[in-house]
Amino acid sequence: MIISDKSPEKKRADFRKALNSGKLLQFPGAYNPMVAMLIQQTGFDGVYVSGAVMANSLGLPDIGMTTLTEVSQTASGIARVTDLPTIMDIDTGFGETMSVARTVKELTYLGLSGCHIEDQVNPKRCGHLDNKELVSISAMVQKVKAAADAKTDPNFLLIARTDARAAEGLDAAINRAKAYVDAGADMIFPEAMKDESDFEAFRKAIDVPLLANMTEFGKSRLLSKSELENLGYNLVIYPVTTQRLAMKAVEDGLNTIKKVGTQESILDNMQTRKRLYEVLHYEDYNAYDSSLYNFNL
Ligand SMILES: C[C@](O)(C(=O)O)[C@H](CC(=O)O)C(=O)O
Ligand SMILES: [Mg+2]
Repeated sequence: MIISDKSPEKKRADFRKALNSGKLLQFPGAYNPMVAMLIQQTGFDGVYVSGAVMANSLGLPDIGMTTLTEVSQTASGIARVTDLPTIMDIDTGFGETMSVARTVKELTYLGLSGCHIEDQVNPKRCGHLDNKELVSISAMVQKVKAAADAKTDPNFLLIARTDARAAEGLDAAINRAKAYVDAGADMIFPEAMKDESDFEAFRKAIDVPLLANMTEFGKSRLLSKSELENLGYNLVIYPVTTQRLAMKAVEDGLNTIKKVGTQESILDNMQTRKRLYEVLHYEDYNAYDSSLYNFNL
């Protein structure tokens, strides 16, 4: 109730164990804390907090305009309601090396279990768009090293993302990933893979765990859990999925009310009051409140 009883240290330690199990971990994106509760109740392994979704929720495109204060508040609000590990997108790190170090320290303190940092220049773009520009390998290596050195919990998972596939080709992307591992990255996120052979090439070349991004309407085909498992991937994110589902339902619903004048015909598309209260454990709050009220010295 209220916040998870599980400490951030324990969440991170259990996350590391799960990663070492060899099983593919599935992390859907949560656009708010209640979605994180649903993700846990549905039986997923962890929660992802997307940079795109946090920007979109503020009415902004995903071009690096959000601040560390905004996203760390949002992500920690999500992380604290679930027993699952929460990993988040820190775009290009919210500044240069020293600021990247600060970002990692703040997120660890706020209860996150890991984050990914990418090698694009700021302003950045969605990884699945064309014409991305990258910083030099050495500039990104410095950021990764700063992030690794800033860890206050060795189990905080530092994920380095490379956006180099489109701009520089597969071999260059793999070379960058290797340099990021040498600089202290615990996991690699190869962004915008063209096909399965790209995913495979990364798996062959890289010794640390790998993250697959199954975002819709992007450059990569939507691979299933078993396909990704067979490719040897360790974690998959569905970053924007819950936001896309909700936004379509919201837009359709608004159109119906505007056209028909009542929401009667779309009640089946809605979470009922009963279901809402179940998700939030409303009954437990009633019980807690009456136990406090009835407490006698
Ligand atoms: C993973 C990602 O960085 C995100 O912010 O969620 C995006 C997702 C998207 O825009 O579909 C990305 O792949 O760049
Ligand atoms: Mg992003």
